[in-house]
Amino acid sequence: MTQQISELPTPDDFPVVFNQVTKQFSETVFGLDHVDARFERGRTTVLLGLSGSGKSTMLRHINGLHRPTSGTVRVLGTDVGSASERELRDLRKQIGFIFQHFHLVGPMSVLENVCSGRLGSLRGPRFSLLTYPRAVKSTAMEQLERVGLADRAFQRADTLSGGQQQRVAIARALIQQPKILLADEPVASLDPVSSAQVLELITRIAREEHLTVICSLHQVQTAVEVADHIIGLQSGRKVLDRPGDNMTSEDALHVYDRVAAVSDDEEPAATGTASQTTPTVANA
Ligand SMILES: Nc1ncnc2c1ncn2[C@@H]1O[C@H](COP(=O)(O)OP(=O)(O)OP(=O)(O)O)[C@@H](O)[C@H]1O
Repeated sequence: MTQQISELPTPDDFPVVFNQVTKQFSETVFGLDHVDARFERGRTTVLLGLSGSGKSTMLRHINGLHRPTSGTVRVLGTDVGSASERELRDLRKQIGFIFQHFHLVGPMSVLENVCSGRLGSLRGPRFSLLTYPRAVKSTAMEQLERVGLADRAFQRADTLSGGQQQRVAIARALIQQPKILLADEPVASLDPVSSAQVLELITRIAREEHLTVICSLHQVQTAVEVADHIIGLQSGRKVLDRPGDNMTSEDALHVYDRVAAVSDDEEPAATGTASQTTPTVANA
């Protein structure tokens, strides 16, 4: 083997690779602008940036909801730009997604919500918990144990707290046995204690399962604490790309520098709220 070949990133080492990716939504609106990025297996990468900087656009390229205008996005070896709809469907089966608002079915039991993560691989509709195969229910219980909610399995999902609901959503994503876990502001609706629990859970599972986790956040201090790697975006351009080790929140706040420079007269955001879209240094 030549040295050159062994140095190429393989889908096994780097399941997600962006190469000069531009996403143009209109003549003047760029979601992403010539972005290069690699996401390593078993590690948690946090995307930072102001509202509108391109974090969700980046996540949506990874599960094939967007295709690049130019450049390439390779996910688990699939070129998202040229993949057929069927290839994208197969790809999505290997990608779990966690949302800010959990997206659980409130009146359904916690266990049934977790089982529903397997719907993509089962034939036909499921009308109740009884119609899921026993093996699926037992795997769902294992996942609930893992997120510390086995004792809530038969409770309605909408009777749980926000942090508990997000842990159910994580169990639902894990039952898919994904290789990649995408999380779009997964703690934006949670209090600081629940946020820390949810992020600790996600990063621990990433290491245990060798999952590639890509997570957008607005809380800078939290990002620095949990991330193995941080990518910062500003108006669709990548302005930061470095390991989280030894990184301070001041380092990470440079992601917002240019914006701060044009709004020097304005009061800086002091603390975070559930729905904020500006950066905060939580717990600082
Ligand atoms: N479907 C779309 N059509 C047109 N413009 C879009 C579309 N999706 C995103 N954009 C634009 O692309 C840019 C990046 O948006 P994106 O949603 O990726 O930002 P974000 O960093 O995820 O923001 P937030 O933190 O608020 O979720 C914004 O200017 C946005 O208005």
